[in-house]
Amino acid sequence: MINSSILESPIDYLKGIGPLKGDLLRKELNIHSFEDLLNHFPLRHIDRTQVNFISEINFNTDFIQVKGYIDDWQVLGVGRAKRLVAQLKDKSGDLELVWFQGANWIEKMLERRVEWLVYGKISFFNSKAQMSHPEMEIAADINVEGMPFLEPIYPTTEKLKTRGLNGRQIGKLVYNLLPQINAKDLPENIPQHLVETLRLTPRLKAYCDIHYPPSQEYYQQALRRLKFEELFIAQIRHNLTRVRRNRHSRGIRFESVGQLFNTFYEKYLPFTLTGAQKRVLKEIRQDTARGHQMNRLLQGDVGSGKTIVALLGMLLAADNGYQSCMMAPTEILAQQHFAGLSELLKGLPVEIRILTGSTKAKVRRDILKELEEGLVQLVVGTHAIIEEKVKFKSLGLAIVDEQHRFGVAQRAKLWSKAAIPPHVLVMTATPIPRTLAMTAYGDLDYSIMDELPPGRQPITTIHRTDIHRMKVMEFVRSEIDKGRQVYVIYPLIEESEKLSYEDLMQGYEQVKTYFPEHKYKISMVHGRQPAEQKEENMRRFVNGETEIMVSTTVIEVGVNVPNASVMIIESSEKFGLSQLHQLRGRVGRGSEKSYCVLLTGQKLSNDARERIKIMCATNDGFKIAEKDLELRGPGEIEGTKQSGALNFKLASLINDREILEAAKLYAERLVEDDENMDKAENLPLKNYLLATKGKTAWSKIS
Ligand SMILES: Nc1ncnc2c1ncn2[C@@H]1O[C@H](COP(=O)(O)OP(=O)(O)OP(=O)(O)O)[C@@H](O)[C@H]1O
Repeated sequence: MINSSILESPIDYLKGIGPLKGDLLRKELNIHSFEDLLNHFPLRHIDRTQVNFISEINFNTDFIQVKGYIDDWQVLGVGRAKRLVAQLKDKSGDLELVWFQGANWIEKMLERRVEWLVYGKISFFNSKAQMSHPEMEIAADINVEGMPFLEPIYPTTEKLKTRGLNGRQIGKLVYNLLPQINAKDLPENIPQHLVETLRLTPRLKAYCDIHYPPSQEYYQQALRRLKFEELFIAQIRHNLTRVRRNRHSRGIRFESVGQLFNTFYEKYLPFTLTGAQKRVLKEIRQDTARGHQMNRLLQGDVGSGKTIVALLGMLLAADNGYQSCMMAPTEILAQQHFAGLSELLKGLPVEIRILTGSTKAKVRRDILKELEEGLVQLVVGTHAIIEEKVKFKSLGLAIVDEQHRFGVAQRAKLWSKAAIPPHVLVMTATPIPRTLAMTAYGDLDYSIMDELPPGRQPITTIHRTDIHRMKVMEFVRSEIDKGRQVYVIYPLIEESEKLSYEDLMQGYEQVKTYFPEHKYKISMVHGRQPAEQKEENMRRFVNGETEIMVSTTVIEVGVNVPNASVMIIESSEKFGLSQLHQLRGRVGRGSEKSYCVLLTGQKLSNDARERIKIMCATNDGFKIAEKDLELRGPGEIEGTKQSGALNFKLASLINDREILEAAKLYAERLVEDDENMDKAENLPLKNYLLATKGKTAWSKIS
């Protein structure tokens, strides 16, 4: 919010809006005040000097403006197919205009023998050019002399259009508002030296130019400035939170590396750590020795070996007399971590337990007691760990596997489990693009593991359509005959659990026809099974008792069966990129050559084709994440959906990376240099942050 009186005025007070329109603006566009209107940015600008003749329309141009008469129109179709079709004529030719919604009121609005100025996008229907839902103005109403030639067009709704607030008319409201605003209302909030170094348009001017720019260039400059401001302020907030926490929070100090860590490292570590694992371990070591709370996000590509890093972290805690917990998103994963960690810890005097929703009451009681008395150093589990009843004697480190399914609020619950907040290490196995991580998790310190353990062979990924299933199954058989194991995955059909289940069952029957039961053993796992059955099936596959795992995506994250070398993904066109990558990551975890077969139907959408192409081209999770972001946009990336941190009004995390990088760099420097913003040059920013209090960690602390 901008701290200023005129901007806080209710929208009804603006010339041209009465209580009726005011109500509509509030309801339809969430515009309550002058300030909200000012922050309602145009979608685009029409160059009013550019009017095309119909015969000269270049169909490749995005938006065009034409002028002409409408003498003829008809309402066609009924119900949802109802549409209004009108013929716009100028002296060079005619163009069809179509409205699918609001046919009735458009019809009322249309007038013969009046010259219309029509603006919109050309599309083709049955090879015929048409313009649907154009912006319409009576040409004579537009006084070209007095008005700016770049006219803004605003987002609006059908309902507003019917009440005289189309995209252009909203522009007139803004036009009335702008002259009433002065520099006091919109004080500069970026330090002057940055405004100069980066040649940013000053704030007030940027607001004027984004709405009514004197030229396209001014508009671009205004846009750049406001995008920078948006990202810069967000980065300042993140940095303040992080720096304040790193400098001022009280944290447990893990003074030394002790016997448990050293013995494990020297005697039991089954392999040499990769460079990336060593680096991250060092970061954790440094973070936990400072006496401030660690909040670190560890992004590792699938199979990069995060578990061992987590374990070494937990041993470090145990060496210093602290307990640790490790939380997984699903029961299966918790079980698997527990089994894996117990195996690794066999020779060491470390007590480890598992706590999940299905832990029996008596066992649970015992575990809770042991945790409270400090008899157990390590507990692995699901969300069950953060339940209120669970108390620790001295929780020092909390590891959260798969941040994507574990929100900030739940992280906060963990903190409340100890007098001094425990160190938190969040591990994600689905890489998030750097730009997203920077914005969504900018308050966390950030480590990357982009190196796979040595000896891994790249997974070969191929795409086959259904008709080649037979051949694919023959290949599967040859791999099983070599002693390998195989996954066959079916998609979860979101709309219906029942459909997913039927799909899977059909698949299971089909797999059985290729691999008869007397010769091959099959495990099946799906969401509808009771937990015990699920685990039993999982266990048999993990132990190599079954050769084939037929499953829905419950298998997606973290499952580790190094002997599995083939991943068949059925209907793979239904999966998103990061999910495909996760699934593929279930193979290629041993030293055998592994394969991933993406089965699809014959017909693929362009997007699906693109996804399959990328999967076949690269194994690099970070590259795939970037592509995913490009294809789906930030809002859709799993786990970040609810994160308001990604909802920027102007900036795009895909197209404005350079601005984001700059915002990050300068925000980091500024906070590093003047955390309390006492320097005169930072006062405008400080004032702005204080005026927008509640949104910044800084203002809470100050
Ligand atoms: N430095 C290493 N050298 C050789 N093998 C390793 C190394 N680090 C881990 N591994 C092995 O690699 C496999 C994958 O490790 P881990 O399960 O920790 O991966 P992850 O990062 O959790 O992957 P995912 O997120 O896909 O589950 C395991 O079998 C583990 O024993």
